Amino acid sequence: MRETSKKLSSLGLTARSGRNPDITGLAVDSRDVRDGCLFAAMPGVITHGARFIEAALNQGAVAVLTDAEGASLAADVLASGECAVVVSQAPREALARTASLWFGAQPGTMVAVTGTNGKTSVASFVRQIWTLLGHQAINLGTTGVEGAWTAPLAHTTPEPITLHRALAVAVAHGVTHAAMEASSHGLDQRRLDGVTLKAAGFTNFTQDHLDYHSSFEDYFDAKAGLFARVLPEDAHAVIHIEEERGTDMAAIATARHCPVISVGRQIGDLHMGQVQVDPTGQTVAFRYLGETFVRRLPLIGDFQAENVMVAAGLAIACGDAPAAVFDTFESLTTVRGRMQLAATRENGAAVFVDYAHTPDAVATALQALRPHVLGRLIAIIGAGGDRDATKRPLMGQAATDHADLVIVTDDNPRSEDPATIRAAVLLGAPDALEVGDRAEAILRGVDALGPGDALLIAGKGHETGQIVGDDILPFDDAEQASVAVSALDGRFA
Ligand SMILES: CC(=O)N[C@H]1[C@@H](OP(=O)(O)OP(=O)(O)OC[C@H]2O[C@@H](n3ccc(=O)[nH]c3=O)[C@H](O)[C@@H]2O)O[C@H](CO)[C@@H](O)[C@@H]1O[C@H](C)C(=O)N[C@@H](C)C(=O)N[C@H](CCC(=O)O)C(=O)O
Ligand SMILES: Nc1ncnc2c1ncn2[C@@H]1O[C@H](COP(=O)(O)OP(=O)(O)OP(=O)(O)O)[C@@H](O)[C@H]1O
Ligand SMILES: N[C@H](CCC[C@H](N)C(=O)O)C(=O)O
Ligand SMILES: [Mg+2]
Repeated sequence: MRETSKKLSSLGLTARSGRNPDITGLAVDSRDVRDGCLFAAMPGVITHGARFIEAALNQGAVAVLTDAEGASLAADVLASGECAVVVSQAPREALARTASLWFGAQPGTMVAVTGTNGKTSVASFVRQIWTLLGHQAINLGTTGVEGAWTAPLAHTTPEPITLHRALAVAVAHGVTHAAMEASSHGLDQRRLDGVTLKAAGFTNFTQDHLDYHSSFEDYFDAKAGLFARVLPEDAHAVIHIEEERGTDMAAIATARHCPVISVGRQIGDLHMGQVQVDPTGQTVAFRYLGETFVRRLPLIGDFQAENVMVAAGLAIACGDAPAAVFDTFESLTTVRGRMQLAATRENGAAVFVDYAHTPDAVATALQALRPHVLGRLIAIIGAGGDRDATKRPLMGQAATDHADLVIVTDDNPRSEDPATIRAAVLLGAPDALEVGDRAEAILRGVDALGPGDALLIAGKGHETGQIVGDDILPFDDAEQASVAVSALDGRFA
């Protein structure tokens, strides 16, 4: 996409010197600054971006957006007055709005979904529903940009410059509808404050990310920002009302005059009646405002049906006819790495790959599989390094509570000692088998499968690499599952 030049003032920014230079690009990292750029020097978790203002100026920055702390930190460097300095009390919001104005285009129909678990699933289901209804649609999040236009993304909710560049390119490719994930980091850092939403969704609220957020309340407040701040007044909120904090979230939306479509298992504008489970899916009597729609979902797990309801609520909130939305259900496909049937042994035992990486997700995924399993349910779990350490024993406990055999292995150790992470998981799963090497753990898990058994490989879902230190080693759970099944069932000549 060609980035032309724009006056600083046309990006909604006023320099304290009154300077109004032509801006030829935006950068949030000094290393990305080019001649004529505006450098956004943001207060970070590790350091303050203002420490890199000198480097940015040396690389040709003509304007700096920062906060009072940043301006004071870089006072000496900025003293010459040659650079336009914008000091904002809310620099991250300012960056989000500036990025939105700079790139200038976003799909006319956009929704965002937040919640501890289920964001990728809901965003994908919304995109699938829209596509089946004939819209040019994408979803953006953990699995990148998918749908009518595709691109990789490094974050679940990208920082505003990356986000708005992606949205503008999508529009240039004819995309009219976009469903995005709003992570708690993304909301806290105001990454999506420049997006104009038609509706927003909430799936659930359980433990994760307590390494970043100082408390559960702080984590909730970050998520609530979607309804308290980002969602425009009068735009729809689709809320899983039966989940923890669902009613609080609905009250926040209602206080801002956002109409609420409530979703639930047993109550809500959209909820589930009778459910009939089959080996590869479920037939559900969905109830929407007094009408019943009996539809088969080719998806395993109550939680997937709940995610589909949130997705349907979002599509309805954006104007599609409810009956047409329900008619798409039978064509929905599972999201890669979410309850994905990765391999089947000759004796019929199934191997599923799932992205459960929180205590609630591990419990939910195992409980969802249970009705489909006649024999034993085996779980392979691990926890990521440099992430919430308090969730590790709770993940072990959840696996112990809901599986018959647990194997504890490595996830993405990142900078941490993998044995220390496993030890923390094992605190909650003292009877588990410990197998550090993930490929060997999968082989052992597959080997243990008898007729009627099932194996859940949790934690890495769609990921295709294992992050060890600064390296990303190729690793794909679904592929390893197939390799293990082939090796054990003698399909290798
Ligand atoms: C904790 C966190 O979210 N950090 C993100 C945040 O970094 P930060 O602002 O705290 O960075 P910092 O290191 O303190 O540096 C401060 C500033 O100096 C700048 N800088 C730094 C070095 C340099 O040479 N020049 C320079 O300009 C940085 O760009 C930054 O703006 O802003 C950066 C730029 O936008 C992000 O890359 C970075 O993501 C880090 C890498 C990360 O791992 N984030 C994860 C935890 C994350 O965001 N995950 C969520 C949730 C996933 C989920 O749903 O579970 C996601 O949405 O992906
Ligand atoms: N509605 C739900 N309730 C509980 N657990 C869920 C729900 N939806 C998904 N999960 C579990 O969470 C895992 C991750 O799902 P998904 O990727 O959709 O969540 P996410 O919120 O996007 O996660 P992330 O925080 O990594 O972006 C799934 O593999 C499943 O185990
Ligand atoms: N978006 C989540 C994904 C976690 C996936 C798990 N495999 C891990 O590495 O912890 C995070 O960054 O916390
Ligand atoms: Mg996600």
